[in-house]
Amino acid sequence: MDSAIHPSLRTVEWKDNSVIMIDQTKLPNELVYVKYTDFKDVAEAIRNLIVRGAPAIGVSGAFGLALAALQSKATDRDSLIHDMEEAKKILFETRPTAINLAWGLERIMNVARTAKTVSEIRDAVVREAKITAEEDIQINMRMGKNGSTLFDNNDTIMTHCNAGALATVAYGTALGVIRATRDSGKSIKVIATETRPVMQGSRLTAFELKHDGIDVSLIPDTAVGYSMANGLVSKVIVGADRILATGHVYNKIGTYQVALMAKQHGIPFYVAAPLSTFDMKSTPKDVVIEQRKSTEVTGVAGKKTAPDDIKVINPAFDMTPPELISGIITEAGVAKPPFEESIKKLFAKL
Ligand SMILES: CSC[C@H]1O[C@H](OP(=O)(O)O)[C@H](O)[C@@H]1O
Repeated sequence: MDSAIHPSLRTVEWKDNSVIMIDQTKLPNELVYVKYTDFKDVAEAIRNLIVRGAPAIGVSGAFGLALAALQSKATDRDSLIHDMEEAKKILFETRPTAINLAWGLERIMNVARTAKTVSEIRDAVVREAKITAEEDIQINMRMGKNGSTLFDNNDTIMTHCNAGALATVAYGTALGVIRATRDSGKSIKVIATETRPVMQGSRLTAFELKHDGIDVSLIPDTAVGYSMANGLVSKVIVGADRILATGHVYNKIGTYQVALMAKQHGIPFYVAAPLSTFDMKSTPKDVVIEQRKSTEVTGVAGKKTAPDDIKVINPAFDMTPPELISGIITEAGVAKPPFEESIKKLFAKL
């Protein structure tokens, strides 16, 4: 029996000056809500993947910084701004690759800097953090609609990791496109990779799609090539944690392998992400790939599966180059190669 908590609920929200999250470290039938009143606990929740997924951690960072403003003992504007800058550093260093976290934090700081008094700052940052959450849902719905035009009746769509409702405030990015495609009346199936080592695919994506009544099959990450070589996959869609102006996409580890395999088999490979995931300034050498703890690889569900003291390489993300990508779906439209021009055009629409 899956949890009474389900993906059409909000993954993260503000309630009574607290941040409420679905604890995504649990299995589907164990999902629980957690409540935070201290921004440092929000930071640890982001670091430990209680909340995960680029848009969701962006909104969580915004909520965390709003909490810090309420917690500060400052009695004047400049001291409160200083306390918020210190809190921003703690929240920012939790996960370096997903640019949405930096975006969410800076958006709150910008609002705080324009306010004149302590109480105005506090009111303004809570209001702005709530707006980022509401906007995320609307953006996902628009993105879903834009992306659904790329998928056809009877498609079998592979996805990797979880870019669903649980990776955003609600509805999802890649899974939002899948939901919108299904809701447009097309009959589709999904193949979800389990996504080792943290298993966002089996624990979260399979759970979300099964809950929504979408035909989903779960495969080990090692069966991506087999699935494509045997004609089981017609298209691929994934989310993203950072996209450069050149179309270089940073996403969950293993995405690059899926994209390479798709290219080999002539299968269209799409990325779905809000404009807040784009980093128009950095080049690939600037991007920090988050390295995570070895215990994620040396065991499963608390049971050791590797020898003691074994060396581990555990990057959380990899980079997929633009030449492997068929299109990037956003709320402003779909960017197609050559991406430098088409991505610029998306931003020009704003
Ligand atoms: C729309 S979610 C984007 C992205 O975030 C996930 O990473 P994590 O679960 O480590 O936060 C994954 O890369 C998703 O594709």
